[in-house]
Amino acid sequence: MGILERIKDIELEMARTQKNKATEGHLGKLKAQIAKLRSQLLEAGTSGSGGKGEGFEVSRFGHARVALIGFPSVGKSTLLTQLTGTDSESAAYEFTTLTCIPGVIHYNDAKIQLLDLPGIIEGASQGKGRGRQVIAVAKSSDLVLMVLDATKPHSHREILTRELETVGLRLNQHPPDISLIKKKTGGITFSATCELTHVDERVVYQILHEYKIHNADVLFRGDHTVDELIDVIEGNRKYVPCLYVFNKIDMLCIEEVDEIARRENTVPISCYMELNLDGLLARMWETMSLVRVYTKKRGGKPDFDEPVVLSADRGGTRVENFCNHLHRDLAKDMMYAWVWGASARHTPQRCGKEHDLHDEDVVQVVKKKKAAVGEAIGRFRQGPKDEPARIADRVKKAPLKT
Ligand SMILES: Nc1nc2c(ncn2[C@@H]2O[C@H](COP(=O)(O)OP(=O)(O)OP(=O)(O)O)[C@@H](O)[C@H]2O)c(=O)[nH]1
Ligand SMILES: [K+]
Ligand SMILES: [Mg+2]
Repeated sequence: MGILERIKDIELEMARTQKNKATEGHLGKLKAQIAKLRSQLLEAGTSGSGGKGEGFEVSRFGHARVALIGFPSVGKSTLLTQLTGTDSESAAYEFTTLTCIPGVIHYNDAKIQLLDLPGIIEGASQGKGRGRQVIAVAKSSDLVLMVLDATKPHSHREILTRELETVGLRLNQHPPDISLIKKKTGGITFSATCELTHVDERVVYQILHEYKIHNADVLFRGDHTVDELIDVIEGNRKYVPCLYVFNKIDMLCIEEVDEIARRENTVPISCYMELNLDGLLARMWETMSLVRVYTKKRGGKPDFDEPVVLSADRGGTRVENFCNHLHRDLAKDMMYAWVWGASARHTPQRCGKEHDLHDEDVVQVVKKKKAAVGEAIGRFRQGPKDEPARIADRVKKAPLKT
């Protein structure tokens, strides 16, 4: 009998068993059996033959991607179902979810892809369970929601953070401001623009030596650590913002919830009682700093239905990035843009490609040809002596001139 069938059998037996004091032990044993079988299944997924990580090849969708990471049975699937309406199986035993299940959150006119994932355990980074695959998905995300069970030891947060760190994922950290320029000759030059309290020149040399780097210019622009230097040398680290979501606060007293709510980057919620789910969405939105830009055609009203969504981390928020979202050639064809909104000094402001857009700005792109025609017509209006034939001629030539 296959593992899945054995799990199904045990589930059936659980369903048949009445829940009371006398059967508690028996039910517990059955749950443990399921959990063990499910971990076996997970192990097989990574080490066994043909373990390609079924379901993990979920393609990107929407304006941003958010991954749910956490120990088993903290309520990741329950949360996905609540926030997206996509049904992801949730149950009282561990490793209910075995693959990556995508859902979509519609928020502030943007579409955010939310990914439910199998629970990860200590040792995940060493390949336990589907840990590596799960962490790979986390690395591809714009935001990690680390879901924690508020009734369990809060040290789980640190254990999980360590697992993610081991494989190069840095949560709520900025890339270190260290510049490392490798050279062919000249030895190592080391300098810093501030006082260093964690490393000294000797340590830096030793680390570089370890990596067989003998010629390089190293500049510390911040008081960084050895680990951060190693991150820069390795070069494959991923820096992702993270919110710590403490679920099941319905099981806590108000003082405990209050204490959790005060911590940095932390959001207490209850899926059962639908507590603070709106607050969570607002924090997610804030943390991702997405910028919605509405398009406007000449003489028309802005299109407030479908914004172009830009992100400072992915692509950038300049007018040029906005153009690239609309059409491949638009940035090239653009003469200037009219911008209404928070980023404009006066409205509308005439801006170039470098202008940085803010959330909820409205942009009208004026193309080179159109601008030339407009100018020609303007000149025609000013100078009544101009003959129509000459205007037509000028319009024809105009695109070449600009
Ligand atoms: N008390 C309480 N229980 C909850 C809450 N949310 C989820 N649960 C319960 O927690 C258990 C686990 O929920 P799941 O959604 O399956 O958890 P998961 O993190 O997806 O678990 P795996 O897929 O096994 O990793 C289920 O019995 C849920 O009913 C909550 O807000 N409060
Ligand atoms: K579960
Ligand atoms: Mg689940």
